[in-house]
Amino acid sequence: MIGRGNGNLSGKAERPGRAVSRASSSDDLKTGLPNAKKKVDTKAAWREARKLMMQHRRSLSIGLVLMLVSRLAGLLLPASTKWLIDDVIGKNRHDLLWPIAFAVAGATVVQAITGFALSQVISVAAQKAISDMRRRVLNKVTRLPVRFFDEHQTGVLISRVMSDAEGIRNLVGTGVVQLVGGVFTAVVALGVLFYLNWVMTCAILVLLVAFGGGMTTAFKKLRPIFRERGKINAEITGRLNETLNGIRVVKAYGTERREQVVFAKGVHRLFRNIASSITGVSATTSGSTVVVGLVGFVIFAIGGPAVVRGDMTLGQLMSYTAFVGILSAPVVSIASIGTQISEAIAGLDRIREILELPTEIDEDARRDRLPVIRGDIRFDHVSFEYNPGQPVLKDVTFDAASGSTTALVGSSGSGKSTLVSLVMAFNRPTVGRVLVDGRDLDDVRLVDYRSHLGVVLQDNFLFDGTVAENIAFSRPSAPREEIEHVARLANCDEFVRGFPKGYDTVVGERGVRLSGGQRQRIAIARALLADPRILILDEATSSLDSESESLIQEALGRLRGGRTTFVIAHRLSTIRSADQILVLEHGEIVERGSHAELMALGGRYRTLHDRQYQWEQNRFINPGEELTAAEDVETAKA
Ligand SMILES: Nc1ncnc2c1ncn2[C@@H]1O[C@H](COP(=O)(O)OP(=O)(O)OP(=O)(O)O)[C@@H](O)[C@H]1O
Repeated sequence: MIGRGNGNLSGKAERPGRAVSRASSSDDLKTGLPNAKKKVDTKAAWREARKLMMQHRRSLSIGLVLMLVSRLAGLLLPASTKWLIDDVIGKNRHDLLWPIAFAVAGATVVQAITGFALSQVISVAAQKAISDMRRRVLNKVTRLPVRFFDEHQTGVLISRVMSDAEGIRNLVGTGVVQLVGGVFTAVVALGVLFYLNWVMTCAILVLLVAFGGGMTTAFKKLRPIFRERGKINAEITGRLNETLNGIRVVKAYGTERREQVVFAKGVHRLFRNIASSITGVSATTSGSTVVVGLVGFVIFAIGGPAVVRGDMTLGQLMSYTAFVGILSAPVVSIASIGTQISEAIAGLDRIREILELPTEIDEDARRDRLPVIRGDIRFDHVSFEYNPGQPVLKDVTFDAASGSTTALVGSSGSGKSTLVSLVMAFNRPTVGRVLVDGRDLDDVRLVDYRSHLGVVLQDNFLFDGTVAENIAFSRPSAPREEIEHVARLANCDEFVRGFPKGYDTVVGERGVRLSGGQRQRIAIARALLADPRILILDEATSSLDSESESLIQEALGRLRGGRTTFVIAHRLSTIRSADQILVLEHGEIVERGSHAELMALGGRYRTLHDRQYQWEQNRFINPGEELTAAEDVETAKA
């Protein structure tokens, strides 16, 4: 992905304007989340959860049936206690002993089988749901506008896709089924308990209702902690991702220690968060133990005298005790399952925030198709602001005819990259229109328009694959001959063949195993293969040795041929051959024309040119880059 949010891996100095927009502004971990301070929107999250459950209703229904059979089978053992004591032992009905024993054994086998089948069905469904959700979130994320990536840490987004999606396991998986199963068992057990002794059961019910109230309060308190945990996790991952990506810069400035401290602070926050939730979770678990104890006390206090009075048989009391055991197990597990479900809901809420964001192509449906273009671009009184009230481009109007080259020059921060981002439809004009072949870019499908774009930037992003895969990135189905053909045109072929594995050489993350010049030529080959109508070039400011320089210029010359090209220009050769030069200052076009015209005009362009060309033969250094240039001169003198 091409965007400013990508950290500089190369370890080389960044251009000043870019450094500003890329640098993370503080040492503190940033949220990078939409509505980070908001509380969990349980209602909306439940809506999502219900949608998920509906999608997986088949496996959930099978799971529930299996669960009910399993639980019913589990009730036979406590029920049989009464018959064993009152009938087999009390009334000497020895003929009933074996049938009861076999029934209990059979029920246990049924319980084991249904339990096994249950986890098979439900766990597979849960994993499927996780994969689906991950896919859904990523599909959404990749369709979000470039602006979104400028504002959010990569790691935070990774965490949304991977960790938060994992949590939904508890909603479509064992969590929710166990919860339902637990409630079912509890209700049946309660019915039996009422039948056996309603007074004692009323007392127990009071205890359980009080416990239920306590649990609700506890979960209300725990939910924000879980939400916060997801946030902290995402922030730590985000920062870690930046640190590791920028490891060369970290090492070059010796800031390892500072990074360690930032990380340590992050993990400590995570630790505090987990510790506080552990307190809450164990408090609820202990609470349930206390309730079970109190229930035992009630049985002693009310059940004992009832047997003595003859209101209950001994078998009934034993059965009652066993049913209370059956009741207490789900009550305890409801506590931990509730915690898991709370966590899942918090994760789902964070995912929902992303899923609800409008994507770039949401509006494509109402837009016109754009299968072929000539490539005429027109800026019609375009103004643009990143932040309200701070115009970055002001009333920019120009025409770039199909096949022509427009060179952009101007001070650092004058708006060159912003102008180009509007050509790529990464940003939309605040005022005015950008037209392609006379049609407003706002009215044509983005997907179609972007298929006509090609880019070669300073920081060309290569993926950790082979050279061939990187060239074919723009058209994965391209045959090898075509890949090699464009590689020859881009002057890559020779150095690629020099590698032992040729085109199958792995370039490393972001192409670290290649030199800057080699990366650039691969990017040119990639653009050639895409065969775009509109080309964006961001020429490198750093000087390459004259041989690679001329190889790159030659390759770029071939690439530009016949395409509408916008180039943030630093090479005199590019500027001279451009059809028009736009000189930008503070977001305004202050001069325009060909090199000869602008030189003759004797204005801003001439000043820039004369000031820099007295000592630089080839490079056009935009103001703000003088320091590097001056250093170059010093080096040259030395
Ligand atoms: N994502 C952004 N959010 C807010 N402001 C931005 C963003 N990107 C750039 N800017 C601001 O817009 C202005 C123009 O920046 P831009 O990158 O277009 O200039 P430039 O001419 O390309 O500079 P350079 O040659 O140094 O790259 C600068 O003041 C910059 O701080």
